[in-house]
Amino acid sequence: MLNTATKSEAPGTEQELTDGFHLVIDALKLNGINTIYNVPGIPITDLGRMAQAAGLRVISFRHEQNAGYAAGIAGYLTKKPGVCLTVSAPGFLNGLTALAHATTNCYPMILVSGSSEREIVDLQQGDYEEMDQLAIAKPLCKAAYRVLHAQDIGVGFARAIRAAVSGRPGGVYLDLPAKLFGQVMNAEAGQKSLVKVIDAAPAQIPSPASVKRALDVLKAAKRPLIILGKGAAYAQADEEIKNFVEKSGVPFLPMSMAKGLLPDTHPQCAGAARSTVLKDSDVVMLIGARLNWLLSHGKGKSWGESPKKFIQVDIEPREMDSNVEIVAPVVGDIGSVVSAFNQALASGWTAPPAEWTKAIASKRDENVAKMAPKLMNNKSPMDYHGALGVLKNVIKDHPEAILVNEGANTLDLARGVIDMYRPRKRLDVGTWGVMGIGMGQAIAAALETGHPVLAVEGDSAFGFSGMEVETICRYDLPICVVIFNNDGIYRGTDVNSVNADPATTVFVKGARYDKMMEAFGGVGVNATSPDELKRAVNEAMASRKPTLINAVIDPAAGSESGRIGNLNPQSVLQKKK
Ligand SMILES: CC(C)(COP(=O)(O)OP(=O)(O)OC[C@H]1O[C@@H](n2cnc3c(N)ncnc32)[C@H](O)[C@@H]1OP(=O)(O)O)[C@@H](O)C(=O)NCCC(=O)NCCSC(=O)C(=O)O
Repeated sequence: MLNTATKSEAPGTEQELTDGFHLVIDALKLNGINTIYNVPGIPITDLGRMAQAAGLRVISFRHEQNAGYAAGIAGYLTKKPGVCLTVSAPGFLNGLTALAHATTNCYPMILVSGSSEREIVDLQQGDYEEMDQLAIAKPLCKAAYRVLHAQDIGVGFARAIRAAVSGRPGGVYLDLPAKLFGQVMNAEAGQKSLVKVIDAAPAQIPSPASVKRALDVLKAAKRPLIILGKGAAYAQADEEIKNFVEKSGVPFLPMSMAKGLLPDTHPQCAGAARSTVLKDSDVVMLIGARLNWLLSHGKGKSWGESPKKFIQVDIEPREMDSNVEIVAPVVGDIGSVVSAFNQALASGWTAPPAEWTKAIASKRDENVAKMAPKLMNNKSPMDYHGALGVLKNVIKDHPEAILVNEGANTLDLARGVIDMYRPRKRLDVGTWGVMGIGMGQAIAAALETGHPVLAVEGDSAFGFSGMEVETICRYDLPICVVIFNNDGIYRGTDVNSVNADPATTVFVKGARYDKMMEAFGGVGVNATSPDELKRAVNEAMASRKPTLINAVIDPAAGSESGRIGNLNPQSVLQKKK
């Protein structure tokens, strides 16, 4: 049906008309994009209203950064670009961190921002929210486009969609000057100008020679290891990956957001023997994982003395050799590559030596056994392990739930403690270690999947997106936020010995974050012991009501942001002293 904006008035020449607003909406709908993550304001307020009236889901946030993080993670979960809509200059800038985050993390996302008039901006005549947004966005995303004419809206969105999802996915910026929305054109011509993007992310089949080379190297290994990254989770090739890992018998190490691709409790999972497998492996196959800081760039102490051979599976050819030599690069989309691996394995494969798999199992069992008693402590105020022991069981009982996780200690410890059982259920700070993703990601996860969300947040991390609890309540989302409140960043015990100002890393002592949720009609709980925490989280999971639990953690618990790859910030500081 034509999305008719108005009819022309000239007698005898009556024709159906459309305009920029309607063409933007039609372009999105035509391409199956049904949700917009938005903060209203000039010049896009009416676009949001009209999109909602036209049947799109328009979710209004309190800050563009959170809307952007929501759009990015929606892209990750659905393989369709998540759309974030913002006002010009300040709103656009607020959305940019999320756009850059999406690009770094390879999430398909489109930041659509209204902008000021080109004629005035280019002459720098001081327009309302004047800014050359396209130029600013360009270095922070995969592609950036501006649409000046209504008849180009279709092509503009087609280019943005294709750029966001094809090859290595990422963020795209689309600049829509205010004047565009009011441009009127013939409705039929308008519809004809729209573009339905066919096969937006074409399969990229690996060359048979690269597949053979990779499997030959893996087969010859004495101590092989597969590392699964969030690229593997994004691929939604879950069965193929599971079959490959199981048929090959090779131990696997999941990166943080790849946890659950195969259950963390799987007998081949080496997550709890991380140091051992990095150090002692002789061949490492990376599937959708990059050798960046999270893997200490593939060299140095964490990787031990024994020489390594790396096999890498990635859709982006330039990823190969970016940090160390890749002896067997396999370029292709992960589904196609792993399916080719499986076909090759069908003609015969020998499992890795039992000596290797047994050594890993024994290290894993040792680490798990060491941790177990810590998770059962019932101290009040809680320590991290006591509280996380409770949440570990919640996810075990609700494997369909999505875990959102950010913080310093809260992130580092939850990653190890909470086992994941299904793919794409753990959403965290990703490759940049960025704080503030919490509420945006939780909201998008609840909306896009319909599953309950457990957001485990450090008190500092939560502060970056805390106002969105109002959004959670407004849309009545099944989100339970647990704030690990130890009164500060890392710890709540630092003291400033120079003057009366608080130390730089501490917050108000005994803060009650649960009251924030109550202010907007949600359920707020103050939990001072693991038992209280358990009761409150279980109630939230059962009721699906917006809930915020202020989990009171001992202010002395926690340490300075632990190991970041090879870098320990604390030891750097100590060396400087
Ligand atoms: C790069 C890393 C993956 C490396 O972490 P590591 O500590 O080396 O590894 P892991 O966390 O995976 O595991 C730690 C240890 O726990 C073991 N382990 C893992 N799982 C388990 C279970 N289930 N049971 C028992 N033991 C376990 C694992 O084998 C390791 O022990 P061993 O095998 O014995 O070694 C991580 O540092 C990371 O993701 N960092 C990102 C942090 C981040 O983004 N922070 C945001 C900064 S916050 C901020 O802004 C700021 O602080 O500033």
